[in-house]
Amino acid sequence: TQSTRPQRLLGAVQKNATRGDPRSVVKAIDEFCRHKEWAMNVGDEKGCILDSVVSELNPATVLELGTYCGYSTVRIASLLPPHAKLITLEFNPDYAKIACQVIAWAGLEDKIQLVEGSSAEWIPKMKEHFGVKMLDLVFMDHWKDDYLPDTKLLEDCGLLRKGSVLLADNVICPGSPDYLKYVRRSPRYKSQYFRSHLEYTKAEDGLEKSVFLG
Ligand SMILES: O=C(NC/C=C/[C@H]1OC[C@H](O)[C@@H]1O)c1cc([N+](=O)[O-])cc(O)c1O
Ligand SMILES: [Mg+2]
Repeated sequence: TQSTRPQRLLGAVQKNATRGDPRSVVKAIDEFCRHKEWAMNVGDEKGCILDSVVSELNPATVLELGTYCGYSTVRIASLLPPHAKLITLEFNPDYAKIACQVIAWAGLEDKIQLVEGSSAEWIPKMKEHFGVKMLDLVFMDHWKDDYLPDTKLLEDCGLLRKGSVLLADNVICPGSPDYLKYVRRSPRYKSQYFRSHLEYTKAEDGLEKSVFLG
């Protein structure tokens, strides 16, 4: 039977990356996506912006919405301090199965909790189910139409504190116009656009960093 693109991406990691070495996993995926098959990872260019936001924030609790194959999951977790935790939500079971193996290859299982399900179902359970008090960073990379409703849900569930950061991928391509308008107009956020390119292409895209003001 035919393999899927995520399965071929995992194969490239297992062939070219060193077990327990997150940077080699990131590099193997970028090489595969640049030279073999495009895939919707945040990629190396936007990934550097992601790295700088994570390093500057030094977050204790991170929520990622949209795991896909675990590229940004590994990228973020490799920069977290010792006792920090990253919870990543993925709706698609096939993607979740691949991401789990990519995370294991990077040796980051202890820092990452991969949850299969929808953000609408799991965001309200963050506190009681994961013992999460507040989120220091939310990386949004799931369905673009869900960025805005999920942001409102995060607010309503009391998961954001003064200084919490929302970092959204693809605000230009594929785009999330309603989300962008909301965070840029709302007095409750200080928003900043980091211009870049759609992963592995020359098309414009960027990350929007929005600090919750409480
Ligand atoms: O849809 C995108 N991401 C959302 C992923 C959605 C899928 O993963 C979660 C859910 O199971 C769905 O099947 C996306 C799309 C492009 N793109 O160029 O089409 C580029 C990106 O960086 C993206 O994150
Ligand atoms: Mg994306």
